[in-house]
Amino acid sequence: MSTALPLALIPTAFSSPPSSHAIGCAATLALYDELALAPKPGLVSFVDNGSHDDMDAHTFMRSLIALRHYFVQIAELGEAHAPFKALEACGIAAEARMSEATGGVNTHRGAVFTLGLLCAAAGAARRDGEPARPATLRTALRRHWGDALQARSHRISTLPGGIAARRHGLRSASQEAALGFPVLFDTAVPTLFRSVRRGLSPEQARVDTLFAVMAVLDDSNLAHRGGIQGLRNAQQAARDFLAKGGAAGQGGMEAAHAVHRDFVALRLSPGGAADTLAAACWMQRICGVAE
Ligand SMILES: CC(C)(COP(=O)(O)OP(=O)(O)OC[C@H]1O[C@@H](n2cnc3c(N)ncnc32)[C@H](O[C@H]2O[C@H](COP(=O)(O)OP(=O)(O)OP(=O)(O)O)[C@@H](O)[C@H]2O)[C@@H]1O)[C@@H](O)C(=O)NCCC(=O)NCCS
Ligand SMILES: Nc1ncnc2[nH]cnc12
Repeated sequence: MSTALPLALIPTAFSSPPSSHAIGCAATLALYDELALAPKPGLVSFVDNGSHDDMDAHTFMRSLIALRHYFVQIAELGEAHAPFKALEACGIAAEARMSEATGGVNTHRGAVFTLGLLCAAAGAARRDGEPARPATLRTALRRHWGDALQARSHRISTLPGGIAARRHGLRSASQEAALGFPVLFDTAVPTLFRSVRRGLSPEQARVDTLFAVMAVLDDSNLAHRGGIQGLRNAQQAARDFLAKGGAAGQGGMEAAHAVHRDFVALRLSPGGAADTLAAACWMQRICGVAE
């Protein structure tokens, strides 16, 4: 059975700034875009559980359904130019709903943070009368919550103890946000939009986007499971895949399957890259791909 959504459910670019409801719905659909994609190295899809024993596609479906109101709510907070503390409280409550829906499994913690902030930025841009474009959304995020994100990232980076990112001097999700999501805006979105414009299928375009992100993101999940060497090997595997022509190259999809099998054998899972792909799919739904 096809896992693609019926066309009628897929909004394309909006001619006027999208409502908070449309912004939030696009986030839920973008999480589905990511889940439905296969192959994805080590990640859960409708085909298999990748490197995971504690979750499958049903767990992800329960999670994204539990989160659907959250994305609308945080877009509304953005539209009201709410302070960062209100976004944070909304995100923490959403994490709790996710946990309840999945029986305590961490499916979308990163997406709650990254996509939540992006929905807030889109809500703020609407209020500011700006069109939904990647650059205007990035500017809105920085203008309204950039200082708070930087202060928060600084606070987290100076905490004692040793999460993977701090131990290895890697850029965490919080730092990505404080910098205005450089991997999303400078790598993921340009790769996805360029691939679609080149005429790649949605599947090929998303596979290439995921690998382009894996090649450069300091994914804390890879570092957590495989150590710094696991992260670096995964980045190299992604670069090799792209250098050989990516998904649309000869044997491209089979090569992506082979990387998936390698990651499963090593129990590696690029969860941060998966979230970044979902964020790029959301951007395509909100902004379209026209220049
Ligand atoms: C802000 C927090 C979410 C934490 O942020 P922090 O910066 O401290 O932590 P990170 O570890 O860097 O990232 C947190 C999650 O974000 C994803 N991620 C990883 N690396 C990056 C990156 N470089 N850039 C962007 N995003 C990144 C990732 O989430 C995905 O993977 C999760 C699944 O992982 P998995 O390994 O399978 O499962 P685990 O249970 O974790 O491990 P195992 O035991 O199985 O091995 C899944 O969640 C994906 O989404 C990182 O996990 C947080 O501290 C916070 O404050 N939350 C409150 C909400 C809030 O403040 N919101 C603000 C307004 S929205
Ligand atoms: N499809 C997926 N599989 C595993 N971890 C993820 N984190 C976000 N999406 C994921």
